[in-house]
Amino acid sequence: MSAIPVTVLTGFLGAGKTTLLNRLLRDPALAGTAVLVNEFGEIGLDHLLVERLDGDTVLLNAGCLCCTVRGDLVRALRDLTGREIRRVVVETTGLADPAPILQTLMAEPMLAARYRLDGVVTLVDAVAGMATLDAQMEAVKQAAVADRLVLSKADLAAPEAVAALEARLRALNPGAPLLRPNAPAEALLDCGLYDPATKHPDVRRWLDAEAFAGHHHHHHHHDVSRHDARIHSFCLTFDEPLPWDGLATWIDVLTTTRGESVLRLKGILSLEGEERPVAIHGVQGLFHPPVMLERWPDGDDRRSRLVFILRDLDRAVVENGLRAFAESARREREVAG
Ligand SMILES: Nc1nc2c(ncn2[C@@H]2O[C@H](COP(=O)(O)OP(=O)(O)OP(=O)(O)O)[C@@H](O)[C@H]2O)c(=O)[nH]1
Repeated sequence: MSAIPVTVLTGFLGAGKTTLLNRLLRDPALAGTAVLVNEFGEIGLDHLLVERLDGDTVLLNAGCLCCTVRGDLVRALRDLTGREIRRVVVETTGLADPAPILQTLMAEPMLAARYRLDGVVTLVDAVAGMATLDAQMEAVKQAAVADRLVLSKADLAAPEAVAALEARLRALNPGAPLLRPNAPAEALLDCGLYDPATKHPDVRRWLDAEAFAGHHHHHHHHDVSRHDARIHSFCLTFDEPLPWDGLATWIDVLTTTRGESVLRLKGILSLEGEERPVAIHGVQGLFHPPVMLERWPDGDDRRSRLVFILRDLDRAVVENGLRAFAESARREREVAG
C-alpha cells in the first residue's frame, strides 16, 4: 500500500483557503480526497470534538490545529483508515503555525506508516498580504515554509502592488513556485519528492536548488521588514560525498540546540560509500527518517544539496558546523583505518 499524500493548506485569515479548496474539490483529479478543516473558535474549547460533515469532510473544532487539536488531527486521520481515500487536504486556521502540524504528520508512527506529507500550500492575499507580512510573524513563517505559494485576490489589487508582493515572496521563499488560485490541481498539489505519475523521485521539483542561486541574505536591504529579516533561506551544495556519521551527529546537535530556528530543511545527499542518493527533510527540530532513493534521477547532478529555511540563525553557523562535523568524521575514520 502506498502512503496517502497529505497536503497542508494554509494562509492568513481570509486569504482564500476555503475558496481555493472548494474549487479544487470540483476537479475530477481530486476524486477520493478527504478534507480536514480546522475552524477556530466554533465551539467552546472544553469540548474537543471531531464532527463528520458531508462525506469525507471532517471539521476539527475547538481551537487552533497547531496547539490544541493535534490529538484530533491524529484521530481524524486514523478514522479515515479503511476508507477509499486517495488524498487528504488539511485546511488550517489562518492563525496556525504550520510546523506543529507537519511535525504531527511526520512524528506519529501510526500516521507515518499510512500517510506521507506531500507539502505545504500557502495562500497569500494580494490585497492584505503586504500588511499582514509586516505585522504577523506567523504569516511570514507560513510563506517561508511553503512548497507552493498561491497569490489570491490579484484581481482586486493594483499591478504594482501585486509585483511588489511577488518580489517579496520570492525573496522569502525562492524555492516555491508562485501560482494563482486558478492554477491546475496538479500544479498546486503533488509537491512531494515523488512524481505522482511515474513514482520516480523528482528532486528538481521538490528541492529546486537552482532557485536559490542569486538570492542572498536580505538583512542589508533597506526596505525589508523586520520579520522577513529574521527568516532567510539558502541552499548549500557539496561536491564531495558526505560522511553520514558526521552529518547525522551535526543534525542531532543542530536539532537539540537550535531546533526552533530550523523552520525547514530539505535535502538530497550523496554519501560516502553509497551509490544511491538519500533524501532528508525536517521541520523545526524534527527530522523525518532519511529515505534512500532507488537511484539518482536522470540528468540530475550528483552533488549533495541542502535547502535551509532558518529563523534567527546565521548561515555561517549552519555551514561551518556542517563542514566541521564532516571533517572530523573523515579524520576519525582515517585514524581508525
Ligand atoms: N476577488 C477575489 N476574491 C477572493 C479570492 N479568493 C477569495 N476571495 C474572497 O475572499 C473571502 C475570503 O475567502 P475564504 O476562502 O473564506 O478565505 P479563508 O482563507 O478560507 O478564510 P478563513 O477560513 O477565515 O481564514 C471570500 O469572500 C472569498 O470570496 C480571489 O482570488 N479574488
